[in-house]
Amino acid sequence: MDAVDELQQARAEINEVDAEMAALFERRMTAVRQVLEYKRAHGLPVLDAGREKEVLQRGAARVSDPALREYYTRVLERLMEVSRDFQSRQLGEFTVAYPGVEGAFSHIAASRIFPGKKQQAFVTFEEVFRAVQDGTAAAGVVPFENSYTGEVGEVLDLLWRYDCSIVEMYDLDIRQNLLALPGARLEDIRQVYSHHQAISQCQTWLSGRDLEVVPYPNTALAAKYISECGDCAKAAIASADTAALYGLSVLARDINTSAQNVTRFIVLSRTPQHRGDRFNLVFTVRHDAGALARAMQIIGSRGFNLESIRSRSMRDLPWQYFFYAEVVGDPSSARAREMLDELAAACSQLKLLGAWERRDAEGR
Ligand SMILES: C=C(O[C@@H]1C=C(C(=O)O)C=C[C@H]1O)C(=O)O
Repeated sequence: MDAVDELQQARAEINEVDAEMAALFERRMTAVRQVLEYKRAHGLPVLDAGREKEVLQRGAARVSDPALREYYTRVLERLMEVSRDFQSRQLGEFTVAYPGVEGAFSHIAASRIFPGKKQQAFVTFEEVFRAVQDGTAAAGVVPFENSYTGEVGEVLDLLWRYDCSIVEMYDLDIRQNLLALPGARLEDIRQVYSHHQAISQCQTWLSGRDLEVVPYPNTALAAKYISECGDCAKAAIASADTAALYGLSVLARDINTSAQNVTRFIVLSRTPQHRGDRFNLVFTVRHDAGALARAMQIIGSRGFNLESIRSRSMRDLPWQYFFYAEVVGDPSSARAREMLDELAAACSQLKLLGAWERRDAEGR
């Protein structure tokens, strides 16, 4: 048998296997549909991490060739992701993941970007990324930078490590207010609870008033505490949305010193958006003289305006850095694709993080 015959025979075998797998896939999805009906009837979530672990372990043990085991595990992982996607869509479920607690600024941003959608809180930024990557959530909303306190470095690091795409950026005006129990009067307040950043943003308003300031893990928890403590001499500094959530009244509005306090949030999705008028990249360059300048030159010489560039250290590689760049333009244009190809050749690693249309908080 010559080489061409061998190729044809192998491909014929693949076709046969694929045909069998298509039939098996349909059979599997019929069973998935039954599982979904049970979950719908009992109000259970789509993801069952314990069950998935079991499926992976059993699956890996069935593969006799140890070199192939890891690849089969990946097939199963992808298969279950598809199955979860299918179930979520059938349920019409669109869950938005955000970090922190109900009433925190991330929750406020998530509710404004996705009004009426189911919101789910996660403790850490990383859990939000994981939820988006594994399909537990259709979207994630995390803070990216604050006009007052700067970038949220951990989120940049996670963008480098996780397979999540940026599909939108949203600017939220951060306004701090003094919240207290309904009926409480400003002159009765003795203690003020809030996150240290919110406290420092309101320093001018606080100074000269005879108030004891009590730091709290975050503004929403401070508001929650005030709503539960029953003490009219206590107040919290938080947003007006948080007041509504915890049934508090606003005793003093907009007490932050700087009127310009904006937090930019990013919306994460597993499905990249290919078009937009902005896009962002992360990349690493070789340790050569002028390597970073060359990368920037490639972006600039193709007519793309670099709106921002930052460097971050790679956590697991001391003294190695990656760069984050925000570029004006449509990444799907021919000009952008040429620029990206050239850039990829000049960088050690390059990743397009996402594309989005610029709009401000009033844009929705
Ligand atoms: C089908 C189910 O839903 C999800 C998908 C799984 C699968 O496709 O095997 C396993 C666990 C769940 O996360 C299930 O719960 O069994």
